[in-house]
Amino acid sequence: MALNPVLGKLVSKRVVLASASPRRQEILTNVGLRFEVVPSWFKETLEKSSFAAPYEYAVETAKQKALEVANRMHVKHLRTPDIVIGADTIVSVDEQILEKPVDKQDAYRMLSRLSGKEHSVFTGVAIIHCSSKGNQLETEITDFYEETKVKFSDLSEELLWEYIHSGEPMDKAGGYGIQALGGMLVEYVHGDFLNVVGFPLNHFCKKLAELYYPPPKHTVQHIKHDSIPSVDTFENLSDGESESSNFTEHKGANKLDSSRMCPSRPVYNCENSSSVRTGFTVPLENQNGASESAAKLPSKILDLMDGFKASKALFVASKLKMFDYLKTKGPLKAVDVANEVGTSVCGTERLLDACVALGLLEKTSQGYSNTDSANTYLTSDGEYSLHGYIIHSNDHLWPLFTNLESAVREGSRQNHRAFGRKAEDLFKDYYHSQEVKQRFMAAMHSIAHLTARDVATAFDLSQFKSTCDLGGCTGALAHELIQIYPNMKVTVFDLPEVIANISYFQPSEQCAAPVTFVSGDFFKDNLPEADLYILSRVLHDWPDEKIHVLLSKISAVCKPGCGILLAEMVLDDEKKNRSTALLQSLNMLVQTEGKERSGSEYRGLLEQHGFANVKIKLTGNLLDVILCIKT
Ligand SMILES: Cc1cn([C@@H]2O[C@H](COP(=O)(O)OP(=O)(O)OP(=O)(O)O)[C@@H](O)[C@H]2O)c(=O)[nH]c1=O
Repeated sequence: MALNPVLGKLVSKRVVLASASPRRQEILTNVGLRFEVVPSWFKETLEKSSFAAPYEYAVETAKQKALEVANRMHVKHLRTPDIVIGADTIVSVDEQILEKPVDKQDAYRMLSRLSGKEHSVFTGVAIIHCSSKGNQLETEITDFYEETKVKFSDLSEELLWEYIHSGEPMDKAGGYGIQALGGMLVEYVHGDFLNVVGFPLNHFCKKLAELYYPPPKHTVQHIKHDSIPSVDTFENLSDGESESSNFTEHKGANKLDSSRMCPSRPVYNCENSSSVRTGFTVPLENQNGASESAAKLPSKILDLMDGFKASKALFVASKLKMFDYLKTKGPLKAVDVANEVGTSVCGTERLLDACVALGLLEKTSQGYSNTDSANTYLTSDGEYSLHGYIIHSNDHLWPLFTNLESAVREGSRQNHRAFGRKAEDLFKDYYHSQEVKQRFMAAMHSIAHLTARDVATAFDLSQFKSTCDLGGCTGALAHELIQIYPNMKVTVFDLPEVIANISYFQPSEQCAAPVTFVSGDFFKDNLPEADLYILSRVLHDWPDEKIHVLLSKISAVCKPGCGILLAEMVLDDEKKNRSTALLQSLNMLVQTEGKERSGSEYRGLLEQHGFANVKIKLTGNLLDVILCIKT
């Protein structure tokens, strides 16, 4: 579609929206942007009087929200996003800034101030491009604001209180929602409506256009005085992935105008935007004939069509242990890698080049070497090695996924087609041979280790003196729990075939207290006593009927005040936004009778078994966390 090539530039990037506002999520989802939501923990407590103008406050708050998420993801989740978007909406009337009301009385104060008057709604937006250099997070910040003027009619006391009692004002700046009941209070709107709702989409697209399609060299002078390029419909923009239009450093390009290079706080001049870019220069060439003709390329679809080739290239390079060789011996030429691995030189060279283009390897005149993330995640001994999961994906999930069409037609698992064996039970299937069992355990261990810290710290669990991780496999989460809660007694309960094979996965360093491993089948055997039962990636394996059996067993042994902690990929209630989780649900279709579920679905299952106070935390990592307490 001609309107969105500028958003197409973000298709291959890991985009994070640092906002809990459902309106922002909806505005960006509606235009096809794919992003992950990681709400910011930044407290909106900047000193308002230190800002010369209200919009400065909104821009700075938006920037701090986004920076907090970028830093947290980089440091805590070890996942550096490509782009983090933060926003902050405020209402300004009589030089005063109104944010979200704290209670009904506060909402009343705000709305009566707005009654019969014109006010301004400012949304500050920060777009942060992130990269990781030698484990340091580098950021390039672009920020701007948008102002919309809104006039309210005279509001009677009765109308005011009726509106307040509707509950709508409470999570909205200025205490109203123009998109819903609050629209009835509005006499006129001058400016961008979506800016009032929470996100200035038009200005955002213009800003992206400015970043990704800077003007040709001869117009740079002009841009100094007019920050918004004349691309209102974005129709002249290329959707192609030409080097010159990427957000990357280009030698010899023009430095940004110094008035837009901001110190710690942005400098506000005549235009309502600014940029801070460390080591970033604007590319020169672009919008030549080639890129314009590429404007019609549906890059999102093309990327999806290529997805399986990229996955397989990663799987094969991992299976051949190329990342392991390059870690210990790199840089190596293709011929040396081929000799080490025992593969053809021509095939190896093509695979290595593809891995370079996919950002997994680096290539210099000395040869190929691992990127930092290849060392951390792709080598079999990397700190957060995903090697086990990659091999499982190649050997087990790939054959199952080739039968996805049958799975969709029949609505059931495809193990018989993929492996020529009718499996009666998911785990009997995995544990029928030592090789498959170890591969599966290594896969589960990789994911558990990568997510353990975020799962263990999503909630304060110090009130629970003892914990039992049901289906806790190698104990990766259990060990993390003991690190964080040294006084906690932690038991892992899993099938005897699993417990017999855990020794390989135990950490070499001594834990504060040992994890106890108990073997048994949680559907059949008595459960160990505990204050908190953990089910990490367990419920998604099973249909509702089996989940009810398990939850009623836990409920029967759980005393009031004790709890259940679930770690799962939680789908959004509408099941349309979280593509990783939705694809994982297809993954469950091809191999289990289970599925991924939404927060409300998990809440419903838990509440039926006497668990209340259900809290859901989206961690930004692969697993989200749900905590509930037995009443
Ligand atoms: C005026 C107006 C505001 N809003 C909402 O008000 C919140 C502002 O608060 P914020 O601090 O900018 O955002 P948040 O909701 O706290 O989310 P976060 O980005 O995580 O800080 C945002 O939600 C907006 O949509 C509406 O939905 N409609 C309107 O007419």
